[in-house]
Amino acid sequence: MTERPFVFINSAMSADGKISTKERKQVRISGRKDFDRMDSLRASSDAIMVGIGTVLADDPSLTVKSQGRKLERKQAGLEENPARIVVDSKARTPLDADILIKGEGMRIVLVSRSAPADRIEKLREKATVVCAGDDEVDLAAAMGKLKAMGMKRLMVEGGATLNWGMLSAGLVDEIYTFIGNLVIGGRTAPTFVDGDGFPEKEILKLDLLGAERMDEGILCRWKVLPEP
Ligand SMILES: NC(=O)C1=CN([C@@H]2O[C@H](COP(=O)(O)OP(=O)(O)OC[C@H]3O[C@@H](n4cnc5c(N)ncnc54)[C@H](OP(=O)(O)O)[C@@H]3O)[C@@H](O)[C@H]2O)C=CC1
Ligand SMILES: Nc1nc(O)c(N)c(N[C@@H]2O[C@H](COP(=O)(O)O)[C@@H](O)[C@H]2O)n1
Repeated sequence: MTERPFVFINSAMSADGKISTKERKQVRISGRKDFDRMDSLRASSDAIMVGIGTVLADDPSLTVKSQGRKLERKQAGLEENPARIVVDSKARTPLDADILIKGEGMRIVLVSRSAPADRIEKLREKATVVCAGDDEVDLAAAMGKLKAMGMKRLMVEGGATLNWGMLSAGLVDEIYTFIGNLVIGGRTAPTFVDGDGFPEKEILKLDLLGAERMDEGILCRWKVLPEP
């Protein structure tokens, strides 16, 4: 088996399991404490990864927000922000995306061999481009490459399709789900995990490591159990 980083997903969902609206518009689901917990997880990671769908919908910066945590990273000889990674088969990441321009730290765009050469060339001016897979990013191969680059602890921040890609490939160790006090609704609104879904016999099982009331919702921490 290829070596890979320790991988965890962090996601905020409504009480009905949605992570944004039917228009894929970002919603504030977490409260102050949960955003701070997320920031602490970011600061403790070597890299933070999102799908291109999230970059195009939300334009996140994925930076560490707390000055104290940024300072602690600096004092430990690290850059203020962990490496920020976009899973982007066709190299569609906009050159002015916040992830590429805000804050210090390494940027990595994971592309596939189907990405146009001119787009790769442009992205190379702002990020390290790593290729894995033919039509879409081969996530298992990508994890091996990230490990070889020194990434030991990887935080995945969605969205729904990338969460499916990582979970269905057996590449996730733990999951944090914050469930907020909202009902978003809508059959087209993304849920925590979309994609094709597991056949009944292969449904993924989790072990509940902890649960606590936070803000106006609940935070659960899960361990992903290996397939029987
Ligand atoms: N509440 C929360 O915690 C969060 C909510 N969100 C929400 O999620 C939504 C975005 O989710 P979604 O649209 O599903 O997009 P994603 O961010 O999950 O990105 C999915 C895209 O990644 C690319 N990709 C490349 N290779 C793979 C692979 N092997 N497996 C999976 N994906 C791959 C594909 O695009 P391509 O083929 O072009 O490479 C795919 O369409 C937004 O509405 C955002 O607001 C996002 C993050 C957190
Ligand atoms: N944990 C969490 N709670 C929410 O309520 C959210 N809407 C999100 N969204 C994620 O945060 C990203 C924004 O990051 P920056 O502030 O730009 O650093 C967004 O893209 C989602 O990944 N998360």
